[in-house]
Amino acid sequence: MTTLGTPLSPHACRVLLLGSGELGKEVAIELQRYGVEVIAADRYADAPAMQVAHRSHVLDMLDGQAVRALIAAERPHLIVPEIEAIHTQTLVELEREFAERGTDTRVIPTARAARLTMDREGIRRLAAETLQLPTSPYRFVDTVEDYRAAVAEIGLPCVVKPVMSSSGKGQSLVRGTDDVDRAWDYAQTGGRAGAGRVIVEGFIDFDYEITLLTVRHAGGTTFCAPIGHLQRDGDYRESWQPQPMSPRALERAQQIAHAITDDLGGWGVFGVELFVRGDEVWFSEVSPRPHDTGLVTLISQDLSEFALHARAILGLPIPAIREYGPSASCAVLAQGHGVPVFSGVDAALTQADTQLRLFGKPRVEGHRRVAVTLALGADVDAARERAREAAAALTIELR
Ligand SMILES: Nc1ncnc2c1ncn2[C@@H]1O[C@H](COP(=O)(O)OP(=O)(O)OP(=O)(O)O)[C@@H](O)[C@H]1O
Ligand SMILES: NCC(=O)N[C@@H]1O[C@H](COP(=O)([O-])[O-])[C@@H](O)[C@H]1O
Ligand SMILES: [Mg+2]
Repeated sequence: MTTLGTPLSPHACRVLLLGSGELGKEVAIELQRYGVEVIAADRYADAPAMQVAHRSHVLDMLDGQAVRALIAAERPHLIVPEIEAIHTQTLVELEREFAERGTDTRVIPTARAARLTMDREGIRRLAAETLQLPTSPYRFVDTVEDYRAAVAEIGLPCVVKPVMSSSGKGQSLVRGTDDVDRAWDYAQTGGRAGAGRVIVEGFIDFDYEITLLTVRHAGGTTFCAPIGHLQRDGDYRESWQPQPMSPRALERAQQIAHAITDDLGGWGVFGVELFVRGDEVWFSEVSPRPHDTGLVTLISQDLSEFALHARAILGLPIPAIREYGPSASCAVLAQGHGVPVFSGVDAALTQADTQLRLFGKPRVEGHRRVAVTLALGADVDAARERAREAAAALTIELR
């Protein structure tokens, strides 16, 4: 690896972010603190991470040739996927070529991890079939006929999702027979990569769900305290830390997280999503990168998940993670069309121990997460309430 501290020089450590949203923005800021040369890429201009990077590129990241050309031009030391929707087969090929040529470029955490998690089928088959981890029952289908048969087999209620999607895009909860065809149509139109294969999952009636942030770094594997979260329409609205858990459930959650992240390998933060009922734990999915529900760590820990990702991928030590106490985050969504214009930022910050991030997304078409509020509290409920109040104090006009 090259040296840290002198970007824009022949000695620079160059990191290419493939995806430049709000999560990548915080990773870019953390990398900047080590004097890393940060190059941000996404499908549109002025994405959040681009605004804090040394330079940026706009490209279709599902186009393998475009991804290959970008990497050839920038010659990054680390390639850091920030979203799922990337031509990950190209990353797999490039990783092999780098190894053959002895080039010291690495894909974070590994190209295989990026490939398996870009598609719900890859990661689900690995978790359920290879590693034998408990998951919801599931079927993958390509046609509406097979889909209807799968729904009949799995039973109602069930959850329907495009294999390539995130933040709940294209996802439906099918409660009754009236919802079946609508869920298929939405899965075909609402995903992040167009129509195609769909997963039908049995509905898990969990008590609560968590993200277990798991950091693989030079010194081993470290877990953050479990993050509880609330999702609506498959998209996160609130998260809090720590989520109270029984010792058995926590132990089980850590075992599952260890198994899946050890198999995926490499260095970096993983967001392991789990459903919990009593002492029972199910694996749902994993992000081989910081997780949106982990935004709460911007206030709850001395090293946020973004700081941890930066340290881990650079091969730096993580001797301890200090927790500041019960904390919460509340996602701020804008609805409509136009350029977001914020007011009430002062009102949102009147309470002590409250923070805010405005992502700087250039436009909203439909609905889009544009900010997050963060709060500490005497307990998790108080922290959640304070974060919700801060979010309610914001007004977003779309011009
Ligand atoms: N089988 C299931 N049973 C019960 N709830 C589910 C199931 N699958 C998904 N959900 C609910 O929907 C949420 C989103 O699902 P999932 O994580 O698979 O979607 P996603 O689009 O990948 O979201 P993200 O990218 O934000 O992680 C889950 O966190 C959970 O609340
Ligand atoms: N659940 C995954 C997630 O939260 N990803 C985060 O959202 C961005 C896309 O936002 P956009 O859809 O507003 O462009 C991604 O770039 C990433 O930062
Ligand atoms: Mg998820």
